[in-house]
Amino acid sequence: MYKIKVPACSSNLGPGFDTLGIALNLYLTVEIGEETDEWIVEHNNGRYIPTDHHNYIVKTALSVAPDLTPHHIIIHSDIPVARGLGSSSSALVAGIVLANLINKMELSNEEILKKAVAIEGHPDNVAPIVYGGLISAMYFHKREELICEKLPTPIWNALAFIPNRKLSTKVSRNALPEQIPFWNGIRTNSASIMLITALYNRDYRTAFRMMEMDLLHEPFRKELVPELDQIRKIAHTIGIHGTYLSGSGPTIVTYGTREKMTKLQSLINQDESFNGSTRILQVEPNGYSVTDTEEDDDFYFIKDLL
Ligand SMILES: Nc1ncnc2c1ncn2[C@@H]1O[C@H](COP(=O)(O)OP(=O)(O)O)[C@@H](O)[C@H]1O
Ligand SMILES: N[C@@H](CCOP(=O)(O)O)C(=O)O
Repeated sequence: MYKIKVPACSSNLGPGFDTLGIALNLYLTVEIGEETDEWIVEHNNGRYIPTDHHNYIVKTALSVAPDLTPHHIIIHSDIPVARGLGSSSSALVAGIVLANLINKMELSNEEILKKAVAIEGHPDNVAPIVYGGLISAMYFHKREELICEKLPTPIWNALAFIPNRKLSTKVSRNALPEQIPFWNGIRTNSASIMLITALYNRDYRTAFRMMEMDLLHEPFRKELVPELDQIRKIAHTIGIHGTYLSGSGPTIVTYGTREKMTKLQSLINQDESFNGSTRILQVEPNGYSVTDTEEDDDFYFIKDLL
């Protein structure tokens, strides 16, 4: 029996809209059970996620391999749904890997990623799920070309504030404007270049400041997630920078040392105006993995291939 394990992803990191993403240590797992007449999906994601062939993971697998034999699969996910932590991307990658395994398609990671991006549309939250760590990725739809670069994996702690409400990526993208002022484009462009340069130089002080300088998407999504400014403000009072809207929200992520994240966590937890939960997370350096549970040994583990 095989088990697929896929990490969560937090994308954008402020000005890296639709380009930058980082894998975090929350996971979705899919255990592949016996062959069945119809797809049977057991999961812990609540009653709105289908338990048959309508399940997104199965639908994705069937879109990659339409002749796939139905199986009994057991899904367990710690990645909250529609919160901006890449639950749909993790399900998408899991679905492609499921098809790859059952039909022995021998898809490479690059092929898995390309298929995922062609379905998902933006590469920033699928590339880290395939390769792990911090990734910068760009996709040219017309010629189906994908460019992907792995940055040095930072050893940060992350504090995630996860609101008790969902925000679908579609709704959050609908809040974005058709155009933005030219100077706001320049400011965001400068911030994203500075962010990448600082990440390479491991100048995290500068990198964290740059994460708060986006003018492309956050200003338009703030109305949907007022907690972004509130958490930034609280973090600044204790000298913490590096807070941004995770993916399309509503989760808010801040980076720093464990000590600082614990301090910020207790301030947020004490504040009764926040309706949500906090989690301290770490960066996951590896992408998805597949284990043969009968052998209880990794037979196929994806390392940094970039
Ligand atoms: N474990 C899962 N199994 C099946 N479908 C899932 C799972 N997790 C997420 N999804 C699908 O992804 C949708 C949420 O996607 P999206 O709005 O992009 O939010 P997120 O930011 O969490 O990716 C869900 O409504 C569901 O259709
Ligand atoms: N770059 C996208 C990322 C969406 O990520 P998700 O985890 O919210 O699905 C965006 O900002 O819309």
